[in-house]
Amino acid sequence: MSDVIKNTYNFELFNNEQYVIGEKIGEGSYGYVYKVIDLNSTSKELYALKILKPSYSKRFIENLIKYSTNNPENVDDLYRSYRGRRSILHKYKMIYLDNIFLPEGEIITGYATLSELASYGNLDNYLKEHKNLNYSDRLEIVNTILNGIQNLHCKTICHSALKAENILVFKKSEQEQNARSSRSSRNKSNNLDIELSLSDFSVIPSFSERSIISPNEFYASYTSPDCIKYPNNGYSFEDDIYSFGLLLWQIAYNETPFLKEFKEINNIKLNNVILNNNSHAKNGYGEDSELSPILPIQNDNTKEMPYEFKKKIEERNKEIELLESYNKIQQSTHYINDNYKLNLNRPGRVERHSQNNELLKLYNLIVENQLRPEVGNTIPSRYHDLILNCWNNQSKKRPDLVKIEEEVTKLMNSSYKNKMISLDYKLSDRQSKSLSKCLNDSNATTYIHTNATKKEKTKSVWNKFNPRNSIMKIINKTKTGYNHSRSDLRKTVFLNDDVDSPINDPSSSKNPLLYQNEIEMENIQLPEQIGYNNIPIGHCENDYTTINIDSGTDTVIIDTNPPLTPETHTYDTSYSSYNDVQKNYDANTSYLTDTTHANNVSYISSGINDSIMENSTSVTNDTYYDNYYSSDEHENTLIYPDLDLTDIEQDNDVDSIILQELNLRKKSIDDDINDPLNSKQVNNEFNTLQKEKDISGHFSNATSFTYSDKDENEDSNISNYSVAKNYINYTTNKRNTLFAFLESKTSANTNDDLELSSSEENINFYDEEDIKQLTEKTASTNSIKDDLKNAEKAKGDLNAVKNDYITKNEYISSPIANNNDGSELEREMYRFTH
Ligand SMILES: Nc1ncnc2c1ncn2[C@@H]1O[C@H](COP(=O)(O)OP(=O)(O)OP(=O)(O)O)[C@@H](O)[C@H]1O
Repeated sequence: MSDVIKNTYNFELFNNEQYVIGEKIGEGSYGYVYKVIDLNSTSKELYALKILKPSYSKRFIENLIKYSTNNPENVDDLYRSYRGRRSILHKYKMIYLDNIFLPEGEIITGYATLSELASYGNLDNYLKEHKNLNYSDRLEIVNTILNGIQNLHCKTICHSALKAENILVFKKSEQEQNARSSRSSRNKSNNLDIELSLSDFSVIPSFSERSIISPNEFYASYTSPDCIKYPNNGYSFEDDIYSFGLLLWQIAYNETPFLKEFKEINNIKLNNVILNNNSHAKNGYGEDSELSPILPIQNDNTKEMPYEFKKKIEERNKEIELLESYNKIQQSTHYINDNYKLNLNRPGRVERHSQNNELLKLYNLIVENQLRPEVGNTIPSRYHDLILNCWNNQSKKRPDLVKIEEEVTKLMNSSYKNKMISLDYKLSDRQSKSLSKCLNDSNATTYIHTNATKKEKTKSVWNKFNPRNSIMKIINKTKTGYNHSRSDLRKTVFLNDDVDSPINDPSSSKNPLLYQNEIEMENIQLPEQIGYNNIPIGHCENDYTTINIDSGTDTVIIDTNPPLTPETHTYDTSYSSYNDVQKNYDANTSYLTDTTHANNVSYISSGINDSIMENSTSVTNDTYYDNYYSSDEHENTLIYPDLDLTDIEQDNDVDSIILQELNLRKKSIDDDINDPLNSKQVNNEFNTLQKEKDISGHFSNATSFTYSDKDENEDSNISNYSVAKNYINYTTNKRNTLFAFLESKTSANTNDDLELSSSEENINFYDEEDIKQLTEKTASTNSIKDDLKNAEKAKGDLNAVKNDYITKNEYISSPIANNNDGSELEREMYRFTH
């Protein structure tokens, strides 16, 4: 740091009086990061000061200016400010240090950046230190990073250095946390007290430049194969997506991508050296050394080393640097090109990287062998597929941000595991009876269409075609002779007496394995899911329709009832637990035996709320049905506090006391309920809720799941459909997780390294019957076996590559040792390293 750099750009001067420089907290390719205290601030705020290495600071600033010329607004927005609300893109201010003392005693003059201090450091560290993050926390992290990338790409900026080290982790401010705890949040875990910021974007224009700045940087392995192959081409959006794929993997597995592979390559090298020189094994640092005998070694690795060894490493690193400066690296360049077929079109880059053969080998495996970190079956299949798609070798095949967002949203909406599983699910007695009927009594005469044999038949045949997805169907059920003209699902299925007959019309385009009253998913135009916060509620009723989910068969039953007329009066005596109000109500109303009647399920959600308000008319406004609803009935509204109430919170109509109440309730339920369909557990809760009329009254107008009686309005069905869609997502994901779990069980023995991620801890979500069924199903497919075979094959292939590598390179296990025209220094080096 001895070069004196002038403040050519007139950056603000670092105020020695105001800021005190503290310990060094990080080191990157561009500079050294120090903690700084702002003495002028009342709370003695902490900042991070990144002092740019003189050799690269000019380049760093040039890159900034490049952006500045292109779009000054961007720079201002992205780089110049570090105060104010924390953003998903890390902001910093350029400053100039004029003869400033560092804690090490050095005096420094040059450029630096000043930014808010990330108290948890970077995401790489954070993930390693927080291995027990639950699934929804992880999804939240994924989503935040995705938002950051979207933010950049919108400004037509590629991040270009996306890696966990460049994602800073801040502790959420108290203010934020308070705000958060005062609202219920479905998607967000209460444990996650962090905020993320993407840093270091767009300062590296191309891989060749990066390789000049940080030739040994292992973390460059987040770089896409295209960038490695064509290092001068610059970064593209697709390259960011590739890195995002690796981040997805890292977030799922808590490990730095390729670290294992990198170590493995290092070990080969190590073994190789041992083969050639037994004495090398006695390096005093144990057999399981992670160190390469020829690599310059990062300080981090030396932390726990015996002092002697540390010193040797430092000396050796210095000598390697010297070697580089002697430009004696030609031979290893040759060696690399020959053996690794690295298609590098810039010799400079090869030279710079060639001192790190292991890294080059890794790059080659990434490019040529499409090597990627191992993805086990312990993660949900949708997540699994997203990783694979993002890091697809062909950039054009990677999903774009819109698609990724879609997938992440689906994942988030379906993260019923852990937090989201604890839906504050409340059912009235009647509703829960209806639900358990639906779930448990498949032969009940009132649910003819869920007749077990027929279901099984349909399912078993259809399973053969598409085992994972196709058994999801909607059974649309109406009463015989009911001729209502509403244009809902029933318009395609008008049921007569032969409701049970399979579709036998050969000209029908429908799946012949379905019965007439069953509709294939594909044939149902479900409107787009509204908002992020829809929630699968398991069971839902209104005056016409009962939607039940049959978790055993992954079937959504939309059960439509005729309007009640005196002729159809049928009292259902099975409901014995009505309260007095309901009994009175019974005297004036009728029930059909096959379904409970007219209990509204409400749910509060920032996204769906509007749509419900727009598309539905509260039952109380409905004159036609006034006879069938008592006011108490209407209070029989279910509330789902386990939702993001952010928007509602801002609504003055909603009392904050109620919100608090909901949160309390949520918390108490969080603790005991694992199964959202377990109505027994929630009944008590609901009873309590019922008494609190003001709560249900408060929300019912805005959020009742209802629609007007005589409308011909298609829109009114949106609410129905979105609920149905939620059900479908819910069951799909539930099943996928089960599959993942079962697969992980099967494959766990074969690979100890596989982490049994959150799916294992969620197993109590499922009842034994579920597990039994799925175990059988899984056992009957060969997919796991195939997976295992493939894994074995891949392992074999890797071994072959390894062996090939060892054989080919035995005679040149160390490029330095085999440097024929080696200088005195090199011979010294060889003696030293062996
Ligand atoms: N604001 C900050 N708060 C806390 N730690 C920080 C901050 N900025 C950087 N660090 C730490 O210092 C490390 C190196 O910083 P940074 O990544 O910005 O350097 P760099 O020279 O740009 O490196 P690279 O080019 O490898 O990304 C980070 O990984 C992080 O651990």
